[in-house]
Amino acid sequence: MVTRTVDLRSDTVTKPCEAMRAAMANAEVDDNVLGNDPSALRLETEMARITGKEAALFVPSGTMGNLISVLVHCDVRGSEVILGDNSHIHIYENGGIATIGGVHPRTVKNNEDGTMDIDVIEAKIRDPRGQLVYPTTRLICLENSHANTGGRCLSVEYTDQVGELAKKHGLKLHIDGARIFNASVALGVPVHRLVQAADSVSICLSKGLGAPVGSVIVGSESFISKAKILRKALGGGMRQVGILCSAALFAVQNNVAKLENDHKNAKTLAVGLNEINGLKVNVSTVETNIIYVDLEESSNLTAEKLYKNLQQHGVVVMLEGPYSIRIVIHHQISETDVQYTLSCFKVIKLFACKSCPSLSVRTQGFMI
Ligand SMILES: Cc1ncc(COP(=O)(O)O)c(C=O)c1O
Ligand SMILES: C[C@@H](O)[C@H](N)C(=O)O
Repeated sequence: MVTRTVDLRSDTVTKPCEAMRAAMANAEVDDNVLGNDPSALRLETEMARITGKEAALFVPSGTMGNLISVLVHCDVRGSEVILGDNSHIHIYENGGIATIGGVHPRTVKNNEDGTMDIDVIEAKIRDPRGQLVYPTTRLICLENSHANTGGRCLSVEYTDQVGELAKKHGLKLHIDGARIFNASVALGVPVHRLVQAADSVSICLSKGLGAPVGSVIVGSESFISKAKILRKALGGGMRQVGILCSAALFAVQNNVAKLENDHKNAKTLAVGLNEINGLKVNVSTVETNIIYVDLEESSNLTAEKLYKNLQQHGVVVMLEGPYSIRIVIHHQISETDVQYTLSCFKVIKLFACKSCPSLSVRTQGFMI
């Protein structure tokens, strides 16, 4: 019988706490399309202050935040954006910048630390003399922290260097800052300093910060006024949105302080998992709240088999590949949950070692 549920699929699974629900229930609201919802205004003012940007705009999702940002910067047909080949915008947003925005993506390999080599970025910037045949580079996108490389943090020095490169070539810089607060806490650098070089940032409040819905994009007054029009065009204009913005403001004011503990729990779990024979975790790269676990040949386990066994114990993870899973820690995962999760892995590993030859045979890396 499952004694507890530990949801490690993502930090997007965070649910509003009672105090956040109370803030939602008592939110001051108005029509945010015809005018300004007062709670939305309060959130946007606070987010502009925190990030050191002129203005901010609440949007329904991080995907829409990135899409709007790219489309505002790349508002001329034939525009091209340079972004990571392992970035969220390139992999998990349905190719929206191209399919909806007509913007051409030009990828640069993401390094294991989430960065892209600056000389390679520069080499990928189109030569204006070739504009008869080339798209025109208008934007560079970074992602901080970088989800697919395991929540790795881009340093402020690196970000500033990319910003200088963008300026040198007359380009804009957007940061997918879905987890910028995680990076800020892990690096000990204030958000406003971490994003100083960026012309726009999209920040998720619905992840580790625990709001039920929403992101905020920040930038110049001019950028945000164009973004507001695009948000409406994309169907993101919302009416009494203060109910959501009050939750988001509560999250920003109360949950940033919890991120450090998330990172500590992630590190504890990563160390413990790496000590289990047959499991491999690159502990030194666990900088924030994301852990990738690889199953070694000796584990006699496939990711799917492990996933199902964990699920039977009430532990839910994300499948990443035939022999890898992803775990994301958030403020609703306690230290006891971490220890319970570790004990479940150990029990499953034990049975896997004692079991008859594994049901899954590794052939050409595919699970059969
Ligand atoms: C790095 C990153 N950027 C953007 C997003 C998109 O956010 P949303 O799910 O709110 O569209 C996510 C995940 O959800 C993410 O992990
Ligand atoms: C899967 C991805 O879209 C989501 N942002 C997550 O990290 O869970």
